[in-house]
Amino acid sequence: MTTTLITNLSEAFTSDAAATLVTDAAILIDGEKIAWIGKAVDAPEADTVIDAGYRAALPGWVDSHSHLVFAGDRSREFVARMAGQDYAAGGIAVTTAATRAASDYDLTRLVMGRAAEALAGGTTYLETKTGYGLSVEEETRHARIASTVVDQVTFLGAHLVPAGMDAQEYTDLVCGEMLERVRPYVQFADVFCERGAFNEAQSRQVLTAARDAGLGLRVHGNQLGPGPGTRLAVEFGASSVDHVNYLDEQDVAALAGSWQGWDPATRSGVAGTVATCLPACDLSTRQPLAPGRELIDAGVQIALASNCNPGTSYTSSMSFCVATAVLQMKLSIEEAVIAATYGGALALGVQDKIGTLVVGKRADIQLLNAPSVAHLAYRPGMNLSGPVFRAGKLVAGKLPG
Ligand SMILES: N=CN[C@@H](CCC(=O)O)C(=O)O
Ligand SMILES: [Zn+2]
Repeated sequence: MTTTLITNLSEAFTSDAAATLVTDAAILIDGEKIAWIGKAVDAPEADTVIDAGYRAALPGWVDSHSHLVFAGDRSREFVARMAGQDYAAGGIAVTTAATRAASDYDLTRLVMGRAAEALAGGTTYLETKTGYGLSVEEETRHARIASTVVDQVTFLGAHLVPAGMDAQEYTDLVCGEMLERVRPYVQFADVFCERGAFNEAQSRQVLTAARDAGLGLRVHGNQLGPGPGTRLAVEFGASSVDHVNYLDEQDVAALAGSWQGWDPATRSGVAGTVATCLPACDLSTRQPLAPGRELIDAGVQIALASNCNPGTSYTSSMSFCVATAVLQMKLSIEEAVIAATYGGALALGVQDKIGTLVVGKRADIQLLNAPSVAHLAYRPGMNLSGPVFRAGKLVAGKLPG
């Protein structure tokens, strides 16, 4: 196996449980994995040495919530929203029509282009959802295409009831033939449990069918108003509930309760339901920001994700989400980076493999064109993305020098 030493790092933020920051650091990569991390002066010899030019290093972003399988444009809807119109789930139908019309080739290229943008921004592990097909053939096609590009695919047939179909008839289809056909391509299932989308009974039906099919579960919950989504997610032992903008005390207590068997100091025990906050979406829909600070203080593990999609959040910039979480949601820079790396990995169930700069983990490492991770929030909106390594290989950006 060849070894590579990345040295002359101003700092390496590990995202481990102690939020360890190694200054004047170096990282040794052996094949696909991190073999050593510590002070540069103590670094072991390596086959290849990369001088990082006093840049900061951190784990690649783990984006645990996106909707990249789409065609068409909804900028007019966005403009109308900025002029005062409310966001409504019905906009999904506009994207569904455009996406159904796209060929496999075009759709694959669109998804690949978006994944490449995310990678260039430091995202080294990416989940995406179906949900703009809304028929057996289209959902299956979108799941298949997504599975050729991203790391994990979530089935979101329960995104919107298509026009002309009865809600119960469609829910039965999602839970029956559609689930069976997408099953080979997906790891998780999700339901948009919200007014204008799927009600509690229908959401229960979807979660039950998906669980019986052996899929991991997630819920889009409490995005547009109070509702049962978060409590349902906890009840079903879902890996995450995403959005969480409108939580009451009982919702927060339910989420906190789900983490009672978890030891945050050792990051071991029984994982609960991760609350995934989507700050770019909250800004783009002018919803109140998810209460990330309160959730952390209540003992809930949170993730930050982009929710990149054409309706509510057309950005895959995890750096933007981190900056917003720090500047607006009152997270510390360390909490925000952990939520966007380890937190995402936890939501996707891959925290043993990725999300931290720890010996034995996959060498998914991003360098910033800045001397500290604090610059992510200190210089909001600036493109600080430097070289990106995935499984030990340079996959985006240029090496310094
Ligand atoms: N909330 C549901 N689904 C997406 C938006 C979908 C759309 O409007 O196209 C979201 O996560 O925000
Ligand atoms: Zn979403």
